Amino acid sequence: MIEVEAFVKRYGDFVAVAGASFAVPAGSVAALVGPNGAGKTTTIRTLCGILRPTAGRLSVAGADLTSDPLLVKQRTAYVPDDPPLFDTLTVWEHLQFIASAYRLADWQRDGDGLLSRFSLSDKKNTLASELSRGMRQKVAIACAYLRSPDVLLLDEPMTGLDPPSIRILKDSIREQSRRGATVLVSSHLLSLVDDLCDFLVLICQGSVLFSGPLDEARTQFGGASRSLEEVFFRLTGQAEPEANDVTNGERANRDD
Ligand SMILES: Nc1ncnc2c1ncn2[C@@H]1O[C@H](COP(=O)(O)OP(=O)(O)OP(=O)(O)O)[C@@H](O)[C@H]1O
Repeated sequence: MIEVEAFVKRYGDFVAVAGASFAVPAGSVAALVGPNGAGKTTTIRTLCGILRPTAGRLSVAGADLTSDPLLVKQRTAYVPDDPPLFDTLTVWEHLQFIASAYRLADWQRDGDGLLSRFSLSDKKNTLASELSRGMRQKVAIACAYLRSPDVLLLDEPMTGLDPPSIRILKDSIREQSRRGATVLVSSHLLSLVDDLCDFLVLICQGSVLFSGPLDEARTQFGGASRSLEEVFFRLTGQAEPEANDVTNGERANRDD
């Protein structure tokens, strides 16, 4: 479970998040969606304890972020959009490092299973500096899964992944949720998020425009298509350029 109440984050005078409140139920796969600069990364980095909130109450997996930040870090795994791997460690050494840092026992079989799942077995002894962008992303995700955290915070996790890897990631996220983890995924790939997530938090300019079950958002704001894309455009008030162009084009043709 993730609970955010009246969360404010300022960078100097600039207000990046302006009193956001939402609650993600335990076991959900929630999408954190919004335009560029909406405050998604700021929110995720605050939830995992990297950034300090300016004000508000944030609680992750039953632990209060202000009074119990260590517990939050123990129960939460965060995968940033550009995973900072150690260039001089191999793929397997990354798993070893995580296992040792979090005192995991008998993790080797799970580690091998994760490498196989993410098509990384042949890169087991390869240095991180010699991995492709997508492979680095998959190593970071494997490291996060190895810990079986209560809460997974994934910032643009599909970035750099090929279609088979995206499918594997989506299936694996659903499995994490089935075992009881709460997953918060930030992504601009709305169609992918649409068929993966059951809960939506939509933010714009640091304010929450909607939080609740995705189905509810579809019913209220999804129009005939019931798509997340439609929900996004309606709630953020942003125009849908291509759709407008087509409409104008069709109208122009008809007028001819
Ligand atoms: N370290 C910082 N110092 C000052 N302003 C910042 C800092 N980090 C982020 N911001 C500002 O805070 C706002 C929210 O940024 P954030 O990265 O959280 O947005 P986002 O929703 O993740 O955007 P994107 O979709 O483009 O990744 C932006 O206006 C950004 O310029």
